[in-house]
Amino acid sequence: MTVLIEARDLALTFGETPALRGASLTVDAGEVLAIMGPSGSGKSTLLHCLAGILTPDSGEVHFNGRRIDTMNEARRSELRRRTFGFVFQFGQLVPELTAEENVALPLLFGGTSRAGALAQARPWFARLGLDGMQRRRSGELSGGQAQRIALARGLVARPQVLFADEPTGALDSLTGEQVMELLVGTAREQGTTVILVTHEPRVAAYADREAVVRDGRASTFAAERIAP
Ligand SMILES: Nc1ncnc2c1ncn2[C@@H]1O[C@H](COP(=O)(O)OP(=O)(O)OP(=O)(O)O)[C@@H](O)[C@H]1O
Repeated sequence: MTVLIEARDLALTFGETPALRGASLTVDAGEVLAIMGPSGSGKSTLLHCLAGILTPDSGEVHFNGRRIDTMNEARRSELRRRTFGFVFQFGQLVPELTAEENVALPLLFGGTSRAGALAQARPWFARLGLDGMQRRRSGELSGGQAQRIALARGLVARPQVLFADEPTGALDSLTGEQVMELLVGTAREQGTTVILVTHEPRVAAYADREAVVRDGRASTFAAERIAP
């Protein structure tokens, strides 16, 4: 297995609150990794450091052999745009845009023409069981539909890594499982590495490995194989 992302001894404090205290983790290329742990233990903070959104106070983050925590913001932002995809708990679709424009956004940001981006966005609707929803705006979609559109947006540019923070947190358990099946199925098809934060064991069960963040003040991250 090739290590794609490595976090070494990350520490990050918000004001008086230590969110990370010596977090280390490796993520292999192509794997699906679930980050678990109690509320407030530092899961989202860790995810944001791995994705180059937050800069740790100390420690190192390496992606594909390159250190990213010391890159300037312009380079990190380019890395995020070109190489990473994101899905959050509440899909965060842009309400003024149609569903297909939302899916096309990462391509538009990457410089693809509007027509080209929409042409690449459209096949995702059939693939995710969303045919007929292309022109709807987020107010006209159910939570599960909106989250599948957010998932298409996260994957449309074929990112090397998909970062997902509680991607099923706002969904009922059946809809959540459907979204997870699509997320993991599509990511595996594309060879996209997935790092997902969840507090639900049923969601983590879709992952190849589980990393447990215990208490923001603790210093260890234990990763255990839950599937061979
Ligand atoms: N921007 C911020 N400003 C101040 N404190 C923050 C900020 N972000 C996170 N924290 C604090 O850092 C700690 C870790 O937060 P984090 O969101 O990483 O935890 P989490 O494990 O993802 O929690 P949850 O499961 O509830 O989402 C918490 O005590 C939180 O209150």
